[in-house]
Amino acid sequence: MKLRGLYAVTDSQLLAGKFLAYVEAALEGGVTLLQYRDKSSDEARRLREAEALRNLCERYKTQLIINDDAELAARLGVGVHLGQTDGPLAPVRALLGHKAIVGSTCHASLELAEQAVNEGASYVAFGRFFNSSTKPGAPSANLELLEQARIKLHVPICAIGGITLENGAPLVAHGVDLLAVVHGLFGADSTAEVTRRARAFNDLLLIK
Ligand SMILES: Cc1ncc(COP(=O)(O)OP(=O)(O)O)c(N)n1
Ligand SMILES: Cc1ncsc1CCOP(=O)(O)O
Ligand SMILES: [Mg+2]
Repeated sequence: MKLRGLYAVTDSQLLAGKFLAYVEAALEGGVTLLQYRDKSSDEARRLREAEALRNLCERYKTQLIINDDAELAARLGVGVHLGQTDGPLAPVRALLGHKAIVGSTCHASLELAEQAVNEGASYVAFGRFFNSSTKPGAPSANLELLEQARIKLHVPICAIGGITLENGAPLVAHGVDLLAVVHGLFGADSTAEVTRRARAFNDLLLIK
């Protein structure tokens, strides 16, 4: 199955008090991948929230990805996203099996992306493309990189970092398959607005 569409990424601070309601609103609008991104070390809460997300994702036929934590992903039987400091990819691919989705952060580097593909990545993520209040210090990437990546790589390409409905179209035009979004999706005043934004992101990607 070709991965293409909106990649919703959760944020524990932004979604405090409205976590499941806002996630479900996004799923209602159409989400291809949902990433549980929680940087805390509260293992019990992380397990509880990840299980709740897995149940929601099953209902909406969305694939759940756990950020950083391959063991939690293995425990739940879902995918994982690993950054450059989150440990090597190959053993995680072996742990989760060949069908699992394993994503890799490649910042603005084609070399890192080629290495990730060789180690078994299902998709590669570049960014940040714009200013991000969620991760302001993330290294920046540009549109030219995407053109080279499209030629060289044969896995889905994900873009992340400050993506909104207003600035996402050029990324899609330059070959991005997955738009990974926190604020541009969940930084909304109501569940209805989250659903509207999810649908509009799918329109950008020409997904019905
Ligand atoms: C889809 C996607 N792309 C990039 C990242 C960033 O991963 P990482 O560099 O490990 O940073 P943290 O998110 O762990 O702070 C991501 N999570 N998802
Ligand atoms: C996790 C991550 N990695 C690079 S930018 C970023 C944050 C994305 O969040 P936002 O869509 O709010 O900029
Ligand atoms: Mg990480």
